[in-house]
Amino acid sequence: MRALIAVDKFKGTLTAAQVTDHLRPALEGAGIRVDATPLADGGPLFPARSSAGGFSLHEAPVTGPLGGTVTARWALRGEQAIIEMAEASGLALLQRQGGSVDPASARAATSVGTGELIAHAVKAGARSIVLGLGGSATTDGGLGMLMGLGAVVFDAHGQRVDDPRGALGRATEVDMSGPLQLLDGIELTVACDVDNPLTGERGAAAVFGPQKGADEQTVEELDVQLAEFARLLKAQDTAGLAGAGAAGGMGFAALVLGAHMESGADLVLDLTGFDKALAEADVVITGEGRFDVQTLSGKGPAVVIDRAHRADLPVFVVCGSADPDVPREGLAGLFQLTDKAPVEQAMSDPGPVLTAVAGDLAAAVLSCLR
Ligand SMILES: Nc1ncnc2c1ncn2[C@@H]1O[C@H](COP(=O)(O)OP(=O)(O)O)[C@@H](O)[C@H]1O
Ligand SMILES: O=C(O)[C@@H](CO)OP(=O)(O)O
Repeated sequence: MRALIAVDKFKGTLTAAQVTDHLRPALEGAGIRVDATPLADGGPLFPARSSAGGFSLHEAPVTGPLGGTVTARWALRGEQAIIEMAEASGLALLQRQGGSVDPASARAATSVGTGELIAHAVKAGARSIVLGLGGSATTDGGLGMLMGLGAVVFDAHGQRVDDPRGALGRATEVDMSGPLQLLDGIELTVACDVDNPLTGERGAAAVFGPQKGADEQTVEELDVQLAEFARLLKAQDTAGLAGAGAAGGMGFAALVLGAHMESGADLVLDLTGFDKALAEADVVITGEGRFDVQTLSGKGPAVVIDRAHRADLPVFVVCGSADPDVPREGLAGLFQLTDKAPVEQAMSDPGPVLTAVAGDLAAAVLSCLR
């Protein structure tokens, strides 16, 4: 009897690996063999998790979101590279560097390091590049990334803009020949799980700007700059596409470079050989911190549930808490920490609560497979 665990983190309380580690003993104690596979949606740590699929991890020095040098990890398997924009231009990275998250940093933060990282992978021999978006510090429309790939930017006075910080507000002309030449013949795939357009009410600045420090006025300014940038590149149609607003508009810049967009969750499962592990499993366990409507809109656990169903396998969900309105048909069972303990306790000391849930889960798995 084999169970395949593919859980996401319980944000703020347990990493995916910790959730797996708490579930494993009870299942193994009940005589169930446990396999575990990483689950991510293109967000932070995407390359590290993808090392499960035979990738080797590499590091490169690149420019951080507010300048300086940061060490970014990336992964390579043959000629395929995995790059995580948050490794070079992430919000967590900015905070780790001691940067404050405020309107000034929301305007200045640049994705140039991500472009440098892509250029680095190309020089190392990558011919196919998967770029994971999300967790970014930036709202620069991916202009920094383009500069990191060799784009040349000019301001209204015809002066060259060399500093990528805040370049979006100064750019009136962008020479794209550098990036287009560098990426000629290279397949670029964007792993992305948000479907926001570049601008407007659901755009990069309005929806994700505040978490990067933007106040109301900064959101408005950035939104205008992003719209202007799309006009500059004669790519207004591209700006309206789903995912163009991911990672501060890096989705847009990637699309302009000819990238195709895929679901991050699907991509990670493919890269890590999920279907092979599924073929050997009798039951699947997935979950995340909050099982809600967002989960079902293409996030990692939803993709796992879908694939398990297609393979005709029972699937259990383990979560911190679940939205009672989310449909549960088709699930073999749903276990929430808040069924075992008050939410405060489940959040402040989740380990023992999850261990108790694991006991119930193991019993349910056994009876489901009998
Ligand atoms: N140990 C826990 N017990 C109960 N609820 C939790 C626990 N850990 C996380 N959560 C809930 O999950 C939420 C985070 O949702 P999650 O699905 O992990 O991330 P996201 O949806 O942002 O990817 C938290 O705000 C909290 O409501
Ligand atoms: O980086 C961002 O702007 C957003 C959307 O892509 O990421 P997250 O969903 O991780 O906040």
